[in-house]
Amino acid sequence: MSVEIRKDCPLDANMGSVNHDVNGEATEGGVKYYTLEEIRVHNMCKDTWVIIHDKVYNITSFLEEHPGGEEVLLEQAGSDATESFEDVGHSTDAREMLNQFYIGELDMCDRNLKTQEVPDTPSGETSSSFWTTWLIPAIAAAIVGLVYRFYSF
Ligand code: HEM
Repeated sequence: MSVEIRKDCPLDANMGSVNHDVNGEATEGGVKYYTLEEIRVHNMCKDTWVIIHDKVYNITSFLEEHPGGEEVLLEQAGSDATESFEDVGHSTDAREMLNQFYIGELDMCDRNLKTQEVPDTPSGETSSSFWTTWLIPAIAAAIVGLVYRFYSF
């Protein structure tokens, strides 16, 4: 079996023995790794996958049983549901339930992509916040000062 290294992902090279099985899915020590692209297509009621804490779950059979309703799950289908899952404050039982639906792990490179997609300071914001925070108030203060001096003489 040949070992394929994703050229866009230097991490694959660091992961050791990442193999690709007959379906082209990456496996390491029996664990399957799915890319965001592969997960995204499982976004319908007959085929629903979600990511929670970098783990991938096939929750198709759970949709109708979910106490919170299937709509909320379908909204997250094919994407990362970690935030909404945590926002609800699910019980330990609910967390243990997840194990039944576990099918694999999110690809290491896509974990990085997710963090890169949410930068602390989006580009462009630094310069615009400089204007609104400092320069505009400074100019306004200078004008008020000049007007005050003009009228006080
Ligand atoms: C995919 C794995 C999920 C499992 C196994 C799961 C399981 C459960 C369970 C067992 C409950 C009953 C309360 C509890 O024990 O905490 C529950 C409630 C609830 N879940 Fe989930 N849940 C999942 C995902 C989600 C997601 C992604 C959302 C939000 C988008 C969500 C929204 C809710 C809501 C709103 C309730 C409260 C229902 C109520 O109190 O009326 N759940 N869930």
